[in-house]
Order: sequence, then C-alpha cells, then structure tokens
Amino acid sequence: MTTPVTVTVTGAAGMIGYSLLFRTGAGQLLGASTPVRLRLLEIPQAVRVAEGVAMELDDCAFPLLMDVEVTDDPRVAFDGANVALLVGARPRGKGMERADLLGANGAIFGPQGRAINDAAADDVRVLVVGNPANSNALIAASNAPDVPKERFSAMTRLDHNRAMSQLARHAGVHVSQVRRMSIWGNHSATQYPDVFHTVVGGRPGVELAEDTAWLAGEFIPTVAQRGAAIIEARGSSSQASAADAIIDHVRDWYLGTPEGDWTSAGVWSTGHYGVPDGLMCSFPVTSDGKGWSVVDGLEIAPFSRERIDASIAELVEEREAVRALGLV
Ligand SMILES: NC(=O)c1ccc[n+]([C@@H]2O[C@H](COP(=O)([O-])OP(=O)(O)OC[C@H]3O[C@@H](n4cnc5c(N)ncnc54)[C@H](O)[C@@H]3O)[C@@H](O)[C@H]2O)c1
Ligand SMILES: O=C(O)C[C@H](O)C(=O)O
Repeated sequence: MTTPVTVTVTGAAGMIGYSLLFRTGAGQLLGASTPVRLRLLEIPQAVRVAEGVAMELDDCAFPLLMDVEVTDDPRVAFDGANVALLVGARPRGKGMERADLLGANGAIFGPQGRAINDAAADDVRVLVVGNPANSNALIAASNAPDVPKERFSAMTRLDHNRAMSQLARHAGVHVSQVRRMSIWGNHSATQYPDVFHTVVGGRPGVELAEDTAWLAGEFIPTVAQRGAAIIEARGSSSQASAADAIIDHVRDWYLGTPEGDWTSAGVWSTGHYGVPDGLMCSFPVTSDGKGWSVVDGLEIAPFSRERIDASIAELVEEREAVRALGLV
C-alpha cells in the first residue's frame, strides 16, 4: 500500500464537512489506491460534534481511511498536511452577498495561512471553499510566504458544474456531452460563465452564444445566482453539491484533467488574459497531476471581455477591502 496522504479539513462539523468527509474516507478524493489520514479542525464549541463525525467515520470501516484526528489547534491540524481543504467559515444567509462575509471570515484565513506555512508538508496544496472564497484564498496565500502561490486555489468548480448542467439542458444533450466550460473571475454574482469555447454534443458552443437574449437574460444569471436560489429554497447554502465540487476539484488537481477538456479554478494570477498579478481569479485550467496551468490563447469576444473585466474589478475591490482590514 502507498504512503497515506494527510488531508486536513476545516469546518469538519459543518454541513459540507458532513458530506465531504465520508466521500473522502471512501476514496473518492484521491482515488481508490490512495490511503488517507484525516485531520479535522473545528472551533472549540464544535469539537464535540466533530468528534461525533469521527466516530461515524470509524463506524464506516473504510479500507482506505488510516486515521482520524480532531483538534481545535490549527498548528496540530496542518502538521504534515499534504492536502488542506479550508471549508470552515460562516455561510451567508438570505439576502446577503458573499462579500458581506469578508471581515468575519477573512480573520479565519490569516492564522490558517500562517499555520500552513509553518506546519504543513512541503508538497501541501490548499483549496479554499469558505466564502468569499477568492479573497479568503488570497488572505491564506499571502500569510504563507514560504508556500508557492500556485499551491493555493479557490473553488469555482461548483459554478463550473452548474454551468455545464444549465448548458446541457438548454442544448438538449446529457451533461457528459459538454466540454470546455470556463468560469472567469470571482465566485460571486459577477462571475462569468463562458460558453464561447465549449463543445456541446459535438457542436461549437459559440453557435449557442449567438442567442444573446438567452445567454445574457437566462444562462448567465441562472448560474451566477444559483447559490442564492439554493439558499432561498433550502434555507441554507449548498452543501452536498459543494462537497461534490471539492471532490471534483481535488481529483482533477491530483490525477489530472481529462484529455481534450479543462476545468475552472480560482488561481493566483500572473497576468494571463490581462488579469492583474496577485489576484485569486477563476480561469479555465488544466492539470497534469502536478499543478494547474491556465489555458492559454483563447480568443475573448467583446461580450465576454466586458463581463470578465467587471468580475476582475470586484476582485480588485475585495483586495482593497482586505488590505484595509490588515488581512493581507
Ligand atoms: N466556494 C463554493 O463554491 C462554496 C459552496 C458552498 C459553500 N461555501 C462556503 O463554505 C463555507 C462552509 O459552509 P457549510 O455549509 O459547511 O457551513 P456550516 O455553517 O454548516 O459549517 C461551517 C463550520 O465551520 C466551522 N468553523 C468556523 N470557523 C472556523 C475556524 N476558524 N476553524 C475551523 N472551523 C471553523 C464552524 O464551527 C462550522 O462547523 C461557507 O463559507 C459557505 O459559504 C462555498
Ligand atoms: O452562495 C453561497 O453563499 C454558497 C456557495 O458559495 C454557493 O455558490 O452555493
């Protein structure tokens, strides 16, 4: 058996954790030949609940799950971590925008970034899920100066999956027939789900994009507002679908994206497509199993450029806000 991979999950007593941890124990995160060790980080008031989750994980007798440890100390949680999944944060309620969480949740990610910097394994990769995910990832990465910035990412895979489903439904094909979806910008209402480069049932998505009334009036708002629609319907934010997107993101990062396709992730910008350096911005990306690469050379239509720029402007504003709070 190969050496176990240490996976640290924050917010382990929360709703996403409750779905994610069991799928991780079952081997869906890193594949069926990789044993995992789980470290669960919670705030002191929620440690007892996390211990109950750990008891249930034991009761599953997962063959690939070697060990589960619960702690409220970030240094202990991230000690030797190879994979860090930063889920723990307060979710938004009805009527809130994700940016409303900036101050409350931002304060969590500085100390966690420092603990990752000091304690995690040399090969650590970090996925930030807690909202506002892009700016929280920026805070964590900025507080971990010894960890290369490309090892941090922010989750826009749920938006990506949502966009694939909406597009498939509109085109009358199964979702497995959609390739090359792209989410640009922020995991927020300004995100830009881009169909121009998709291939839908063998047909170029640019043909579907000609219907700008559908594109601007239906597709983009449905994807961008899906999180709010779920909060409205369920009374709480998306949980199982978010856990599913975490599994997809990490699996593609470690095992590679399928040949001829790509996915979307928030990554540290180094100037691709005119995005300012040092923003945690969503791009179309591939992985060879070692790390993300931004898909280069896509032609950006004026319709898309305007929307990508609006989302970048929001990311810049959020960066200014976290700077003003002293978080980066
Ligand atoms: N990026 C995405 O696509 C996406 C999708 C869905 C949800 N989210 C976000 O994920 C986060 C978690 O959602 P949830 O439904 O699991 O929320 P939840 O309220 O059910 O659970 C959050 C957990 O985090 C814990 N926590 C808070 N501060 C912590 C800290 N400093 N260290 C460790 N744990 C801490 C809480 O005690 C709680 O158990 C929210 O911010 C939500 O908005 C992001
Ligand atoms: O929308 C939210 O606040 C939760 C999450 O980010 C989502 O997209 O479902």
